[in-house]
Amino acid sequence: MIVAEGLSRPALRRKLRQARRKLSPTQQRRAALDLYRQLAQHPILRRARHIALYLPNDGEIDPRPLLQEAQRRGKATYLPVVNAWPRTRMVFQRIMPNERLKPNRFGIAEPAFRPARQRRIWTLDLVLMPLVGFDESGGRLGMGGGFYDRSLAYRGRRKNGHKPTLLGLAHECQKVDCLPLASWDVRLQATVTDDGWYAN
Ligand SMILES: Nc1nc2c(c(=O)[nH]1)N(C=O)[C@@H](CNc1ccc(C(=O)N[C@@H](CCC(=O)O)C(=O)O)cc1)CN2
Ligand SMILES: Nc1ncnc2c1ncn2[C@@H]1O[C@H](COP(=O)(O)OP(=O)(O)OP(=O)(O)O)[C@@H](O)[C@H]1O
Repeated sequence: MIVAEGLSRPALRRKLRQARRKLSPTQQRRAALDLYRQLAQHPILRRARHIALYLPNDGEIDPRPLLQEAQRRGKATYLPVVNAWPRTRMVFQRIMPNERLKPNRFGIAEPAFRPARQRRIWTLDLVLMPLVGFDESGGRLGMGGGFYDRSLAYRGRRKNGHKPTLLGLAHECQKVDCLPLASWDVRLQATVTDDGWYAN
């Protein structure tokens, strides 16, 4: 486990991103399958009809096996798409099996912007969130763009009981003893790793 004390947010981010980038392709493949096993049969996933995921970047744990399974079960699946303007916003857009993607300005694959396929985040059932670091009380450290935090700002400081369910996805090596929380940070219901669940 990474100890956060004494590290600034940028230093902590650097250290955690390095740790996940060091995982070999074999370790990444195994982690993706272990994550799949943690989640595929879980009621949270079985009950959700509109599910947002992401495509892996920078050593993030790979949720594509879950994406394919969700599509196989006939669920509507969504990816984050960063806006050209304003540059601080992102939307969630439905993704069809085998849809053509192209890299956004961060180099992350995205579908072409199509408003008719977009859905407001509060109408989704489940958002599986990428993260750089997490702690055992629902704390999340992201890439630093504030994209997820801004999208979820409507939740205010309420903890649970509102749509969508927020689950972080991570490698075990992204666990931090305790993350400093900013006022805008949104708490996760749980983080799921290749090794298990950390429920808040
Ligand atoms: N897979 C995935 N998709 C996602 C996110 C994510 O964290 N993971 N995001 C969650 O917010 C949004 C993108 N957020 C990002 C925020 C900052 C950087 C970033 O700083 N990247 C490089 C610089 C890249 C460049 O500008 O060329 C860096 O780290 O130096 C990347 C993505 C939307 N899509
Ligand atoms: N609700 C919000 N309203 C306005 N600005 C916000 C909000 N949430 C975050 N921000 C801005 O975004 C910046 C990045 O925030 P932070 O470092 O918490 O992002 P992150 O959680 O790491 O990234 P992400 O959510 O994209 O994965 C902050 O400096 C903050 O100014």
